[in-house]
Amino acid sequence: MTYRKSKIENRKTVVILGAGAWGTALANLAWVNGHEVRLWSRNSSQTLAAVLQDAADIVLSAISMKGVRDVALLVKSCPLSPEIIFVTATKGLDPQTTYTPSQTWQTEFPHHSVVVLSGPNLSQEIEQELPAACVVASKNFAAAHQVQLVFSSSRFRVYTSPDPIGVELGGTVKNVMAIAAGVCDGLHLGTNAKAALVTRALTEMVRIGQVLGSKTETFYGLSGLGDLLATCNSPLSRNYQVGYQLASGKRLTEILNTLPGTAEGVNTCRVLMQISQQQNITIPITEQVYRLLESEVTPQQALDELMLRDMKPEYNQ
Ligand SMILES: NC(=O)C1=CN([C@@H]2O[C@H](COP(=O)(O)OP(=O)(O)OC[C@H]3O[C@@H](n4cnc5c(N)ncnc54)[C@H](O)[C@@H]3O)[C@@H](O)[C@H]2O)C=CC1
Ligand SMILES: O=C(CO)COP(=O)(O)O
Repeated sequence: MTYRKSKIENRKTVVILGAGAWGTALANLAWVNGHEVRLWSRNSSQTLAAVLQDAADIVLSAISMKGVRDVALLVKSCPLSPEIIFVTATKGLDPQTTYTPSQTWQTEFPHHSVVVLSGPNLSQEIEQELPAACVVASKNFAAAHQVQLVFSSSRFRVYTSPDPIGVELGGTVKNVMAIAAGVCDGLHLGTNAKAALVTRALTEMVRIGQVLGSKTETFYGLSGLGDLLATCNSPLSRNYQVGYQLASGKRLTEILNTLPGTAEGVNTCRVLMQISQQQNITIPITEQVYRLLESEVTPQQALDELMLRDMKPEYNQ
């Protein structure tokens, strides 16, 4: 009931960039709350400038990582209200700059608030109106709270966070771990192996996050552990599907040609390898996923490499 009241009193104009699975699901969430929603994609008949005119309040990007920088530059070329809040829902890393999507948006729009939206949110379940929760994170609490009000409902619970990079890295790095989890299940390695993999995956995510300036506790929340659990355990996840099919011996190109939508973990894995070399971060699971994607190892060899690493205490590199 509270949400209905706020919708009537505080109706926002929300422009969603990207009409794929996630952009469409988010558009529906804002629309059922009574907001004006304009959905734009590169295939739209309307120009972006026309969609952005008349003072949009929120511009949310659910573009795949490979299109984020181009679309941000296109938005920059349009007349914009200085009050617009940018929200990014992309889970990826830019291969040229190694920036997260929010860093890319903030670089292009330094005077606007940027909010990250992330969590365990398989779009097909959201479209079926099943309950879910997510986090909206920003250095500007007021901006995050506005986005929280726009998307919150009895079937979508939205929390705020002051750690945008941590929230974003959780959603981004777990895609690589979901590929590993798909391999684990595809090889029928059992519940013990899966529990070990997901637990060590979280350790690896925390380690990456600490070097890149995130708060450790963020990784134990919805956008970290939550999204890791959802994606590593669901055949709905495209990243999990990539791993599962790799385990059956299929080649990556063949898998990607038939995959429904984007598996960001493939690109993210390559960018994380760059970052780990520059920053000297130990990322054994990511490294084995990378070698598997590059056909340098078989799934069985990747498993052996992980199992036979140097012996060490649990809470150490
Ligand atoms: N589908 C899901 O369950 C969820 C997806 N995400 C993230 O949201 C992002 C989008 O995912 P989906 O909607 O599932 O993917 P999708 O493949 O269904 O849609 C991608 C959208 O990006 C646009 N796009 C792709 N390349 C582009 C380019 N070069 N220039 C301009 N536009 C381009 C496409 O036209 C399309 O509108 C990904 O980063 C994904 O990790 C996040 C949470 C849930
Ligand atoms: O990020 C997601 C769920 O939170 C979607 O996962 P996939 O991109 O692997 O389908």
